Amino acid sequence: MSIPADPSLIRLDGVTLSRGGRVVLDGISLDLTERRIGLIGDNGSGKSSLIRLLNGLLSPDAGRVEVHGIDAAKEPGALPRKVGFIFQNPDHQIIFPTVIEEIAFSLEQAGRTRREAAAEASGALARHGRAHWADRPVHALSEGEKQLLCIIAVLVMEPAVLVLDEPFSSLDLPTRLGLERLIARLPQQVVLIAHELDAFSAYDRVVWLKAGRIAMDGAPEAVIAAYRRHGAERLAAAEGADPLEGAA
Ligand SMILES: Nc1ncnc2c1ncn2[C@@H]1O[C@H](COP(=O)(O)OP(=O)(O)OP(=O)(O)O)[C@@H](O)[C@H]1O
Repeated sequence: MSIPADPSLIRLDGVTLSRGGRVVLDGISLDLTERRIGLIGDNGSGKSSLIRLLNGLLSPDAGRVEVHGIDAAKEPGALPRKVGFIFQNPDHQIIFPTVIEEIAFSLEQAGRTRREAAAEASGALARHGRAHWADRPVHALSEGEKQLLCIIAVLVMEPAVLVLDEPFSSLDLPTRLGLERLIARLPQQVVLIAHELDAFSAYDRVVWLKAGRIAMDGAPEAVIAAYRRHGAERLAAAEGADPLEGAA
């Protein structure tokens, strides 16, 4: 008997991935049904690689990836519509010179006429209180404004899942808090990578990746407390290994 696909589940089953000849994800199994999921871990622990599996930017060497009923191996082309992706650097995402063109592009790709796409894009800007941005050159936007544009451009495609790869890293505190508030209100399932650990306080679940494996997975307070201890221990070990320490 085949088990029907679960429309609200992100499942990684025994996923292994190598990049540059090194194993960067090592037998990861996760069932993610919560609405707000955080992904934390040291630099190079595999976080970005993992979320790139969710929208088909990367494919596993072994194991299965399933997102809201789509088997990544069988229908890789269906994933980008299901999973919106926000990159750390908006300049890696934005390709058009004006705001309205950037938002309308994916709508046209999805079959709308130019006029329909422009009308929908204008509506999306208005819903976010940014109707006045329509003809603004993208290069005239601040980093935070560019990040918001990327989110609006992804949301017009109505993805079921939004994955965000360190979207706050170049934002000042008020801009970051505004973006966090916007993300909190979205109906989508959200998977967020961030090094700003307080961003996860209202999340349902946090997964800590360590060297391509799951170090801990559970409620944000417990996982983040353990991760902070790990950070302090790493720092202490690094300072203890400092040959200059105590030399004076
Ligand atoms: N394009 C690539 N080619 C080869 N190896 C890569 C590539 N991108 C990442 N890697 C390697 O994969 C490993 C995991 O990287 P990944 O970007 O997934 O980690 P991360 O946890 O997101 O790190 P960070 O917090 O620094 O963004 C690292 O060892 C990295 O060097």
